[in-house]
Amino acid sequence: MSTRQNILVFRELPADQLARLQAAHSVTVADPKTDRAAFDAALPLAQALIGSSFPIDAAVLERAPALKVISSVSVGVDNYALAELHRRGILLCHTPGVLDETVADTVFALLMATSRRVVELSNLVREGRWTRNIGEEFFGFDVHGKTLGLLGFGRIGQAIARRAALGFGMPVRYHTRRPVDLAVQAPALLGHAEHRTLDALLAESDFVVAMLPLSDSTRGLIDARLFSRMKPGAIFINGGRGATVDEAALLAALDSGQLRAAGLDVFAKEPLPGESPLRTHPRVTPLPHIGSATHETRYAMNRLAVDNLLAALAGQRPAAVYDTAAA
Ligand SMILES: NC(=O)C1=CN([C@@H]2O[C@H](COP(=O)(O)OP(=O)(O)OC[C@H]3O[C@@H](n4cnc5c(N)ncnc54)[C@H](O)[C@@H]3O)[C@@H](O)[C@H]2O)C=CC1
Ligand SMILES: O=C(O)C(=O)CO
Repeated sequence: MSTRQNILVFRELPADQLARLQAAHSVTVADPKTDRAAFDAALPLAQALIGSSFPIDAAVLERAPALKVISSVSVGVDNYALAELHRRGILLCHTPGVLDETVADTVFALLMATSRRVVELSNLVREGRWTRNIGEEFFGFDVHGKTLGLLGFGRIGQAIARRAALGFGMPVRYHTRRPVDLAVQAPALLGHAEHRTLDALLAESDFVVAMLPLSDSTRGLIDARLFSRMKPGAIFINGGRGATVDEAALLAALDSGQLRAAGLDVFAKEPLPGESPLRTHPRVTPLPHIGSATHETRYAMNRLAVDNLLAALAGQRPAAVYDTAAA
């Protein structure tokens, strides 16, 4: 690619990272969620896009004939029309790795909050309802020593497994198509994590944690059948993508008592609609998709996304390219 390129920034970037782009290229900032007209106006000349949380679908690509590269400020790539990007030869970069530990912390916060009823009991204090010693009706469920089942044993899944196994003495079970060679890929988990078939994992786990990407193979994967296979009284946590879960089936599993509780950072529709029963269900701890939302990690994601984009525009191989051919 030649020297100054047209970059369309479709989500706010830290000022210093925006300045890095502006120093070398012509930059338009237009968030389609707040100024769709400006975004649409910039698309036809855009050679590069950087941002997140907005679907870059086939219709958007159709209006961006000059586009060569997209740099997503996210590790998940479900907002992008992957096959269409591949067909058009558009490079897709993302931000794996820099958010693993932070997202794993968030998932663990949900594990602790659901099992020890942290939000519910904190509200009891705040609302002046703590009038006597807490009795059995408010007791929780131990985390340490319990079995953790992971659906999604990639970068973030393994960071969750390390916390569980090494910090909380939890046996870890994971489900992947083929067992992972722990000695090579996750040596810290050797002797702590074991592969299981899906049904065996569900039957054995006190906590089932989903840390799956959203794809054709995972959309709606966690359905009524899977909830019915879980250990009665299990806790379900979703830190991956909302649409991997059938939310009606999740509610039914909570209401029947099959599930003790659920901790959810992600939902099929975000922001969670006001009328969703998941918003106020007494045994659901909902979070507003904050897995990676710390100052340090969001900054690292933005910096990596800008690094990726600048490398691509300089004709170099970016650090984190997503393989759209495999999609
Ligand atoms: N809540 C949040 O704020 C965040 C959510 N995420 C979500 O978490 C996802 C995972 O991120 P990483 O761990 O970095 O990805 P990764 O690519 O390292 O791991 C994903 C794992 O899921 C497995 N997988 C894919 N399809 C499967 C299926 N059908 N059955 C069983 N396993 C399957 C893959 O084999 C892989 O091990 C992201 O794609 C994103 O959607 C990521 C970051 C923050
Ligand atoms: O990176 C992602 O995929 C997220 O969901 C937010 O960090």
